[in-house]
Amino acid sequence: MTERDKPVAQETPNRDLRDIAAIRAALAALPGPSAVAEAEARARDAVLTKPPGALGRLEELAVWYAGWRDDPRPRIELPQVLVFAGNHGVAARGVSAFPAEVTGQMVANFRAGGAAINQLAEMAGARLDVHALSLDRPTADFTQGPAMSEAEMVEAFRTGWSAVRPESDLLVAGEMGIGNTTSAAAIASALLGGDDWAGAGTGVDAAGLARKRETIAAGLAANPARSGLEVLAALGGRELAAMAGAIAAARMHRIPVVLDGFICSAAALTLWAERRDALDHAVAGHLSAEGAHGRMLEAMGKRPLLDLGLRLGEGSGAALALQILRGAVECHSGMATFAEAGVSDG
Ligand SMILES: O=C(O)c1ccc[n+]([C@@H]2O[C@H](COP(=O)([O-])O)[C@@H](O)[C@H]2O)c1
Ligand SMILES: Cc1cc2nc[nH]c2cc1C
Repeated sequence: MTERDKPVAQETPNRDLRDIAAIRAALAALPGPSAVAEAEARARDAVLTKPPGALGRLEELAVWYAGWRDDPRPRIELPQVLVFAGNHGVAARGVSAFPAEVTGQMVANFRAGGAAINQLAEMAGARLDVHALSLDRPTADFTQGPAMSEAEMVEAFRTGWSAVRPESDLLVAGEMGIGNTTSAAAIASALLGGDDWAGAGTGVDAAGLARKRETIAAGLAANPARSGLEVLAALGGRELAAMAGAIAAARMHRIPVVLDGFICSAAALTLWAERRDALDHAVAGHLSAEGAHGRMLEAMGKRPLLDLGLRLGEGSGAALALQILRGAVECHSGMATFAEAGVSDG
């Protein structure tokens, strides 16, 4: 970051995030991109050795990244992948193809290096940090009342907020939580309306899908729709609240974010519902195979970078998309200009 264009916003320490009102105040104080760095990056893009626009969407991605980093010629050198894990009360309602124990078992697998995200993070040269959030204390069954109290949601949000390393230059937010596509679909329904947000998740059969739909309908009836953060507490899970906290904290540190699939996007949606520009520092990494993901991204005005039929979570699609973004930034910052290379500019 250069001295000429330091963010004016104050950083909010974790200890100040006492309740939803304090989180809201922190969201209101988040910085925007640097218009100066953006303009300088756009000017540089115009003189690079390529026909104007020939790098397509990579060009806008590079300018966007430059603006958020406040650096017209940035690099992606210290990417961070965060995986948050949580257990869900609604998992006991038969809404997943897998038992709830798999959440903890997969955390052990992440720590041993055996999951897909371990391979993809390593390939991307990214640091991977795994946070298991009170796995022995699943959230409450949201068909009976809120999944989390305000205090529980805030605690998880703060964990995510503090998990972001300020020196990172890109963040991938990922998750693991059996039952969490039910939670994500319920959040989408509460914030965007409609009752068609449930999908196959880990691969439920028709009966499982029917149970999922019933669970979501009962959850909405038991938890009248409110603001984004209130919906996050009522229908979310600890890993979703932590992802929301991490996505918000990344912006405080001017770290651009690559969103992952359906659950990560639902966590992001709760911030978007609080503040329509809350995700301006985030790009959608991929389009999940979970059927309703596209509609959720459209509602937030996000166009995914990849469409590979992934439905894994763990930050996997976002870690792959990180490489596309890095391609954009490397071309932008590494290429010669027409003058430098002695190439005629037409
Ligand atoms: O990221 C996605 O779009 C995605 C789509 C379907 C399933 N998942 C993963 O599968 C788990 C949730 O699925 P389920 O069926 O238990 O609700 C959770 O651990 C997610 O990471 C993830
Ligand atoms: C095995 C397994 C791995 C996962 N990774 C993210 N969600 C998952 C769900 C299951 C079931």
